[in-house]
Amino acid sequence: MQELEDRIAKDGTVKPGNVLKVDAFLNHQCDVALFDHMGAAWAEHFAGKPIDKILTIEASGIGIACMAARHFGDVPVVFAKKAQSINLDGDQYSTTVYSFTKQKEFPVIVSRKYLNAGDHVLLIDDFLANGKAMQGLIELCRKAGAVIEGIGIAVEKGFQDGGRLLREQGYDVDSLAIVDAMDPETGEIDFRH
Ligand SMILES: O=P(O)(O)OC[C@H]1O[C@H](OP(=O)(O)OP(=O)(O)O)[C@H](O)[C@@H]1O
Ligand SMILES: O=c1[nH]c(=O)c2nc[nH]c2[nH]1
Repeated sequence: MQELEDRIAKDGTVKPGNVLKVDAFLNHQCDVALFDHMGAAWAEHFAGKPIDKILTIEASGIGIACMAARHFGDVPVVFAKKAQSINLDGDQYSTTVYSFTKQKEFPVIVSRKYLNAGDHVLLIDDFLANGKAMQGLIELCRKAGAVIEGIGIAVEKGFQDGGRLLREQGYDVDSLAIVDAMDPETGEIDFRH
């Protein structure tokens, strides 16, 4: 998606440790017009799929998933939580994932009320790096018996393994920008086309 690539090139910065900082528009300050255009791009890619729910993971996936839902007939958006809470009553599906930016293991929890057998789910997230967050959501869907119709990602770091592993597992992964290489010294960012 040219608009997203242009924005990354303009406002993104490359940090040591394979970190692309895009918090000016994607995962701290949020450009909702851009989110809206991203939702439209996923709707075009996944047109014809019987998607009736969007599943994401807190925190950064939530805003993107909510804007995307407007392009999928206002389907419900469910986000997996990364901490237990007294608000999480009743039965839950849970697993654990290692957080790339927080560098520690988190529980990933969704209430059984909001993820059901026979749901046709689109998974959405802001970043795909090693794929841990997505593998966690896939595990929750497997436990619930939900059908995964596809995976929509804003920024995939193609030099990390997550995207390759998901595609090898047969998932339709639509990443709107794929970074093939980035250099913290020069700030240069190369996109896959
Ligand atoms: O493919 P992966 O290696 O799993 O990396 C991608 C995940 O990392 C980030 O989550 P993180 O927990 O770092 O931050 P967040 O709470 O801001 O979403 C991002 O939002 C993705 O969920
Ligand atoms: O802001 C972010 N930059 C990244 O490079 C990244 N990788 C996973 N999650 C990420 N979030």
